[in-house]
Amino acid sequence: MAKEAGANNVSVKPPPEPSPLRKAKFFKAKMRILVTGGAGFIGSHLVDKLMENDENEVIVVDNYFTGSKDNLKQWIGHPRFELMRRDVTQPLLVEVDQIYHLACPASPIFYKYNPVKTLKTNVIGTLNMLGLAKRVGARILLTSTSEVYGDPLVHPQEESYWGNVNPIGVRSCYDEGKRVAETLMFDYHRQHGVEIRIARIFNTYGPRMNIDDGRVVSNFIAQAIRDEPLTVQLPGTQTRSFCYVSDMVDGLIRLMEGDDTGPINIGNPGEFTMLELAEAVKELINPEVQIITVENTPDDPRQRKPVITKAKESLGWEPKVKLREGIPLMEADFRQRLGIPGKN
Ligand SMILES: NC(=O)c1ccc[n+]([C@@H]2O[C@H](COP(=O)([O-])OP(=O)(O)OC[C@H]3O[C@@H](n4cnc5c(N)ncnc54)[C@H](O)[C@@H]3O)[C@@H](O)[C@H]2O)c1
Ligand SMILES: O=C(O)[C@H]1O[C@H](OP(=O)(O)OP(=O)(O)OC[C@H]2O[C@@H](n3ccc(=O)[nH]c3=O)[C@H](O)[C@@H]2O)[C@H](O)[C@@H](O)[C@@H]1O
Repeated sequence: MAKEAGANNVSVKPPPEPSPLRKAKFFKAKMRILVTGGAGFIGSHLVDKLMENDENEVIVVDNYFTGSKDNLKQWIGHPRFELMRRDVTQPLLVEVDQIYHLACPASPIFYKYNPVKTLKTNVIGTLNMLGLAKRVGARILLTSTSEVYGDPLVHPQEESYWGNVNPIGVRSCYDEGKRVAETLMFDYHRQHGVEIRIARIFNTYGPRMNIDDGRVVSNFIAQAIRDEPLTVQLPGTQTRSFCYVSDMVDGLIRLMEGDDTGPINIGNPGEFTMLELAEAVKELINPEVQIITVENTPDDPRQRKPVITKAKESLGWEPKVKLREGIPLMEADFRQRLGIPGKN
């Protein structure tokens, strides 16, 4: 039956039915799930959660640009798990029911390293994953970002805000790349009836972040443990809202399983200046450590805080872990990986 799709009123065929194998009586795995970028920070925590369910098979696709096999070592060899070294800018043929599309470098240092590649990953990579979703009838979730709001002129940010993004700046490869990825998602939804979900993720932190990732929480925690000065980039009054990774994974799975296409903000509304964050890390990890100010990079957003009413109402989701609870959990992981035990 033809289906009305979205604002353009395009008549489209419904997506194909999932493979008959899914409905077979003695086939145990009910859901085959692709996680692109699954060897990265959020992706590997998501894989852990998905693998807890015996009815899920999980396929990870990653090019290891910022991710690592080490993050998935607990699953390598497991009969319900498969790891593929692939780049999402190349077409992919796999038979899956759901796609969590995370592949994209997330730390500004890494996404600015090869900006053209970052754009290709966001545009061609998302196009390829949407083509796959269309062919096999899979539901696809994109991990978009609060950076689609740019340097926001509206505070806090709700999903209806269109943002304030510099289209030609050094962050644009990521910000505009994700904005195009969101556009592609909605056009495949309206034009081809693909089932889409869009999460706008706000700054997420936790164990397994790269120690040299360059993002602020990982920098401050590694610096405090190594007894090196905490580098607050000027002016230090810029704000961010930090979400612990287990809360993030819970939100992403609820979004995938629910009925709302999004975009939905998923983040913790607790807002801190970078100076406040440095003070908290100093107090919790190393009260003797120095805090210094250093130059900032261009176009750094001055404020960022999510409105999460939609996530609460539509997904029944809100974050549980406060920043002061999450920092010690991350400290323990960083100390173990750095080989620097705590003093007590
Ligand atoms: N962590 C955050 O605060 C945050 C905030 C907003 C949005 N996000 C989004 O969430 C996703 C995951 O972020 P993360 O923090 O885990 O970052 P991450 O860098 O740890 O993970 C990204 C993963 O994608 C892989 N990858 C990159 N380019 C690829 C390509 N072309 N083909 C295949 N794999 C590729 C990397 O190797 C890595 O494993 C990203 O899409 C990011 O934009 C993260
Ligand atoms: O949540 C988001 O939507 C985005 O947030 C981050 O981007 P950003 O907030 O710039 O992340 P950081 O590099 O951690 O910077 C946060 C703030 O800390 C400051 N900072 C960073 C590093 C440092 O050593 N010191 C420091 O003060 C920066 O100037 C910035 O104001 C992520 O890296 C993006 O992938 C993600 O999409």
